[in-house]
Amino acid sequence: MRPVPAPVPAIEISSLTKRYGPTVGVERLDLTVAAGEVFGFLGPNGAGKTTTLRCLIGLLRPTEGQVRALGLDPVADHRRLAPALGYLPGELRLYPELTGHQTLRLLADLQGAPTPRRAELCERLALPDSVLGRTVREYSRGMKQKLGLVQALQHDPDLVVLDEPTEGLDPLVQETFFELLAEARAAGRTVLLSSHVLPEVQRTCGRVAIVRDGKLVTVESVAALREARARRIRLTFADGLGQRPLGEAERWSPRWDGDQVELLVPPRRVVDALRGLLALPVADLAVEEAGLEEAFLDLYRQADPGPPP
Ligand SMILES: Nc1ncnc2c1ncn2[C@@H]1O[C@H](COP(=O)(O)OP(=O)(O)OP(=O)(O)O)[C@@H](O)[C@H]1O
Repeated sequence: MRPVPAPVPAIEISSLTKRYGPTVGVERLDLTVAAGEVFGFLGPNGAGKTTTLRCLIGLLRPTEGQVRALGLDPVADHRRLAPALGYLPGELRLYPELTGHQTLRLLADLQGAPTPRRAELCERLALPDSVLGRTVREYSRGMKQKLGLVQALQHDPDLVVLDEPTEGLDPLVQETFFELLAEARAAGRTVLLSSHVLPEVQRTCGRVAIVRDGKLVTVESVAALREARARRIRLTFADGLGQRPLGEAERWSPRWDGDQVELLVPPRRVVDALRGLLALPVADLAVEEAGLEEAFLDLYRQADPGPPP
């Protein structure tokens, strides 16, 4: 019998610390993900994403703190959790001498659940019998990744944990993957997805957590990040005089290119900025939202203590 996800949060991590000897993987990390969320987990290399995911699925035992997946302890209750959990590791290790079919069957045995979605997923991810009958040794990287996705979803789990899922997938397969995520969301499944690919997170996730140096920097909705992102003001001067002082607007680090200048201004300061700038002989003007990427990079930087004074 499957554990019932509601009303407990699908993921509940409190004060999680994982040390590898002297190395800190994550430190006092708190995170709650409600059932039905598609949640992004972002952070630079070595930030602690994989460590957190491995603690969540019971592959690693926390040094301190508590982790609950679907209300269960991932280590102590592993057998009860396995049928309701799908996991795609970042570095997928498969037995090279097994065929694709054999691999999926073996992993289903470990999941301890029937696999109602296997055939449909293989078809949608373009893994025909001619491929599944071959040994994994002969698979390309993308084929292995597709097999990884099939095994993570084949038993239609309530909680899906994906570590860099689109690595190695071609754009067509990525589209299929995004469709699968949208369907998972519509069906009320919970997805935790770690990624470096910001547009992917923007497209698929409702909320994101950003980690850095083993610590949680922020948890935000993607909509809030979008709203908070800077506006890019682009001005063109037509007098051929090039770079000139911009008065008050100098604070927004103008970047010059001939007679054109760009400034990144916080959303609530745009009107102020324009008031000063339009006193200058401006020939053309554009204001647009800066990319979400810039909003994320800002958050990465906020967490960076920078060089010592
Ligand atoms: N098995 C291990 N033994 C020792 N240190 C480890 C081990 N696994 C991870 N670490 C360390 O823990 C920290 C967090 O690593 P982790 O793999 O969780 O980061 P990540 O955010 O997943 O990084 P990436 O984006 O590069 O995959 C790093 O400093 C890493 O060196």
